[in-house]
Amino acid sequence: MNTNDLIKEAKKARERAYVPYSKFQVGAALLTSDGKVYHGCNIENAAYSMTNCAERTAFFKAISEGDKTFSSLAVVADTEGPVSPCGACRQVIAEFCPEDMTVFLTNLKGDIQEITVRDLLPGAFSARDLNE
Ligand SMILES: O=c1ccn([C@H]2C[C@H](O)[C@@H](CO)O2)c(=O)[nH]1
Ligand SMILES: [Zn+2]
Repeated sequence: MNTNDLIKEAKKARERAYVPYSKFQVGAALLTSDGKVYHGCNIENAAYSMTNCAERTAFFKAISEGDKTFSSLAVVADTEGPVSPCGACRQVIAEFCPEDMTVFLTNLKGDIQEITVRDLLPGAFSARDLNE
């Protein structure tokens, strides 16, 4: 699947956002190494802190279905510039993706920022930091 198609899938996912509180819809499309796409949207809650971001929704769906090898990720929101994933999502992306994997940060205007997982969260805490 090419980048434009993956971004289209992220836009489809965004339409399913459950955002009665922020009204800020976010969509994610996570491509596996064998070509499957997991969609994610943000899902809010009246207890605000229970909210799950679009990116983490996509990862948790994939991991829970047994997929754990990823080749790219696209994220989209109606932002001025390319959407900026929150810190929690950057940490989850760092956990499951190769450091040199590309993430496409986009918006509805068609801006596309290509960034590596490494550059999304420099100095990420990782399994290597655990003293085992
Ligand atoms: O990268 C991001 C940033 C924010 N949100 C969601 C969380 C919340 O529902 C809304 C406003 O923060 O946007 C995401 O899904 N992904
Ligand atoms: Zn997030």
